Amino acid sequence: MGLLVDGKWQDQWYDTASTGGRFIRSDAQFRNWITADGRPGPSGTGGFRAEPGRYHLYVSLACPWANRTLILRALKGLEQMISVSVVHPYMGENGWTFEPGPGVVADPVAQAQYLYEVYLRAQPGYSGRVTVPVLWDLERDTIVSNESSEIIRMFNSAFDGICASEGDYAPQDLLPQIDAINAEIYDAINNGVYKVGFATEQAVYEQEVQQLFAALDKLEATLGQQRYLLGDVVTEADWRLFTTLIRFDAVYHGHFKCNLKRIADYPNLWRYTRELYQWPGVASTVNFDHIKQHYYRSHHSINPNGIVPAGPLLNLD
Ligand SMILES: N[C@@H](CCC(=O)N[C@@H](CS)C(=O)NCC(=O)O)C(=O)O
Repeated sequence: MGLLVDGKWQDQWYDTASTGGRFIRSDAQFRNWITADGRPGPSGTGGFRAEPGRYHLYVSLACPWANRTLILRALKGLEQMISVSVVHPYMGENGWTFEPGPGVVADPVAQAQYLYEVYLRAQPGYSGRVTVPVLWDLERDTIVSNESSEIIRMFNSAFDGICASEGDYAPQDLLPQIDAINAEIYDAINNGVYKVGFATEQAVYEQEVQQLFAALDKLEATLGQQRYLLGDVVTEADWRLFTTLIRFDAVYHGHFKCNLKRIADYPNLWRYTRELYQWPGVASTVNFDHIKQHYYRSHHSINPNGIVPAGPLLNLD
């Protein structure tokens, strides 16, 4: 894995030595918004109008952040309007690649070999991490956004006037509650599993793992009272939580040492995970082969021999 510095690729693992063994995620840099009429969104510049066939999404099927975007694309019926490329699950010295393999879908824009070429096409002197998901504008030949939380907000409503499916997963009246629970779950759970897994000091690991399981215990209690995070209706907050929960027992429990419990040991969280998995269109966005191949093979400092475990045997039906 690595990053771009002034447009040049450098192979480099996360620098946790400078942060006391702590993993700190850097902010996404492309923050424009697709809107119904092309007006600017909450950040970035305007000119990205919702149109069928104009946008292309780069994802990894291993990645929980990219998974959110595939789920909203499916729920909103945007599959025909927004095309998708899928990177190879192994992220090595060149970062994400389009090396052919089962489930990999090549880059139609520039026939790139590496995802970093896509970033350089948009911004030749780019410095920063090369992450998925990436939302690409085929018309202006540039990146709209590489921030999943904002891409799912766009998918939720920007295409409504041009035949997206019904459903509002971030309704105005619930937004303050959605944003508040998202912030909590992002820090303790979505990003929490990474803070546990990438910690390089024992004390940091222990602090992060306690914070993660305290948050899971709290959600277990909430889901004993109600079906979804905010009550009776499924919202964006549920889909954001789901992509971490569905990976938990397969990779975070073993590979990231998030192992005080499995999600299958929490009756309410497990019921909830299985229910969301069974929503029409959702299961096909989850690829356990890519998930396990990516985590166990790509993080050499955590699993040097790259052995991918056979289990666990999950019953999600
Ligand atoms: N804030 C970004 C984070 C995306 C992200 O970190 N993706 C990971 C894959 S799970 C990635 O591409 N990592 C490559 C790297 O950090 O070099 C988002 O939510 O879209």
